[in-house]
Amino acid sequence: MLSSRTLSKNLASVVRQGRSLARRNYGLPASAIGLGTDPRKDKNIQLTPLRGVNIIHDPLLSKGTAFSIAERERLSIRGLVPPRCQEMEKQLLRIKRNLDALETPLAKFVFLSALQDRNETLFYKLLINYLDELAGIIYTPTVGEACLMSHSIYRRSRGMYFSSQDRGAMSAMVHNWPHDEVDVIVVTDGSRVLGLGDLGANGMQIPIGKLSLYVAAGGIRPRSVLPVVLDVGTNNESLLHDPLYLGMGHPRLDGEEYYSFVDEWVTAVHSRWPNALIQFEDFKYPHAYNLLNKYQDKITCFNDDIQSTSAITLAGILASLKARGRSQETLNEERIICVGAGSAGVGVCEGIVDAMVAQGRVNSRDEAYSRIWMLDQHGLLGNPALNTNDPQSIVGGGERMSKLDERQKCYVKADMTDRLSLEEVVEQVKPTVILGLTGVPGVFSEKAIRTMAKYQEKPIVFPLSNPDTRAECTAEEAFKWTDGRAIFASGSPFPDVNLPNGRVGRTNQCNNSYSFPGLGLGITVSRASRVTPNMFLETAKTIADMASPQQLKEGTLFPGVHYLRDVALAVGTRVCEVAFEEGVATAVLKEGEMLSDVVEGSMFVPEYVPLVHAPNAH
Ligand SMILES: NC(=O)C1=CN([C@@H]2O[C@H](COP(=O)(O)OP(=O)(O)OC[C@H]3O[C@@H](n4cnc5c(N)ncnc54)[C@H](OP(=O)(O)O)[C@@H]3O)[C@@H](O)[C@H]2O)C=CC1
Ligand SMILES: CC(=O)C(=O)O
Ligand SMILES: [Mg+2]
Repeated sequence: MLSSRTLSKNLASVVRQGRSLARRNYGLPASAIGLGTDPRKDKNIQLTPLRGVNIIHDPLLSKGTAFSIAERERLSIRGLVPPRCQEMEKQLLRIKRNLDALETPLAKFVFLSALQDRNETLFYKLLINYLDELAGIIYTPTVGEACLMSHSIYRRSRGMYFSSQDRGAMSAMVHNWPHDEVDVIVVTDGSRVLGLGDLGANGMQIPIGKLSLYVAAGGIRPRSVLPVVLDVGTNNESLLHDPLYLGMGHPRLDGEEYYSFVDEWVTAVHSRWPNALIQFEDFKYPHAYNLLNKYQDKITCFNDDIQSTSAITLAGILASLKARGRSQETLNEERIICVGAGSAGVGVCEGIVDAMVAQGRVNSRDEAYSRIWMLDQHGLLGNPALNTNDPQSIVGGGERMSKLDERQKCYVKADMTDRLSLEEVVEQVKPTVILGLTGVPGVFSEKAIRTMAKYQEKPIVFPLSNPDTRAECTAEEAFKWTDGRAIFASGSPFPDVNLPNGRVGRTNQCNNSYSFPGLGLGITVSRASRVTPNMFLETAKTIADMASPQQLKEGTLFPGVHYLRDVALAVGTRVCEVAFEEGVATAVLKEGEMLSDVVEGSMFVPEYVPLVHAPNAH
């Protein structure tokens, strides 16, 4: 049993420890934690059954030009690579120069994918070294463009596809994957890719990008991640008619057919990798919620858009309270407008409600719901019976109400007219916070934001939709319309804004990339059997406390993207603690082992290790 003494709660020290990671070599794989030392997993060497060109062409083993002379001899690759051994620093120099010479983000994306397919160690070294510059290429916003173009830029397969033609075969297919150890699976059905809609099998770039961050920031090992697309067809007409499209050319399965398809897949992966964490990603509403409800108590899984988005958004609001000189305990006094009533909007608001309830300053869950005003594409979720001047609207509103599900109905305001426009709601509610989770650019109108700024000294403006072309407003607009007073966070990165008064309007990226890598790290290291609501709440609280008072004063809410690895270590440690506290951890810690050390020690660090040929290794 883990004693509370061994649980490090000092986040500052966790962050400091994170910085020391760069000095480390490979850590123990997470699966070996507490299970004794496995000689096959000596962190100083890597055994491989491969030799010759098979090593050179294996992205997990290849070192390109960096194989030592002794290794070339041992592995039968003498003469198969240029004669000079070049260490990683030189390789990085060459790669970075080539990358910098490329003009468009998409060209950089293709270049980086090719590097990942050749040499993952070098890819991750580059990614970690230049995380703030490259996250925007392998992740949002450029990954959005890559999804749109995926069938045109396709070079080589990565991950696994399970399609409608694979029904009945999935339990056999999972054994086609070459690795026995899989720690994290990110799966999408491509039905709502960022704010770009249904992109079918093109959505594969999303799990790949998420898992690249799992490795670079969360320290999960590259060989134990698995990106997956469930190709149940697409309703995207232009893809259906595109001869280059690589997915199934039929409309989406739905209803019982859809759910039994997903069930076959879940059963298959769970039977091969029972401990793997499954992250559901970019599933359309209400499938996203239905799948989460179906599986969250059965396997180790969570929905990124619903739950980890909620963690980072709550972190942003809590940090903004501090930035406004208020206690985080006053969350219940906020007035929050959420534009968007889908997976992310409802998920984020549920997280806020959970936090208000946990703080104990509301008398009921209903009181917490009353602090949040939600809009969908028709406007406010209000009371159709109050639309007295417009009988049409009463009927339409009634229809809409009947389509809302139980989760959405919690936010309906009985005392306000249904379908009020955003501008009207802002005028009536005088919100402190406005969240955008619609995937629709321009939804935060100038009038709405200016009205909000009339009543708030520091309006909290979070256009969270991705990619940047789908943001509800730009950073420049937010600062312009609030005379530079906004505290701004967006889903995709926006540059800081130079204000007319000479000050700088600081932008923040409020994206689940701040939460899921650490969640995955903590869940993996603790071998948590379930993902619990508290893990998300604690993730939010951990991140909310990471910015310094000076940063908060300037409007910075989170450490920059460059520090995603430090954030993941702090979150991972806390999530691991929660797993032990709540009794869902199945890993066994050795007596006296510090949890933060175990978490840090498990994190993958991209360095070349000597390769040794061993015919029976796997
Ligand atoms: N920053 C982050 O970390 C994350 C950001 N997101 C972003 O959130 C966005 C939404 O995702 P998700 O919730 O899954 O998508 P959904 O499709 O489930 O929900 C979209 C919601 O937006 C509403 N909407 C559409 N147009 C308008 C409009 N003009 N005015 C008001 N509401 C509108 C829809 O209303 P209706 O139901 O009436 O159609 C629906 O309720 C995406 O762009 C995604 O990139 C998602 C996850 C994480
Ligand atoms: C960030 C993310 O998960 C999304 O936009 O869907
Ligand atoms: Mg997503």
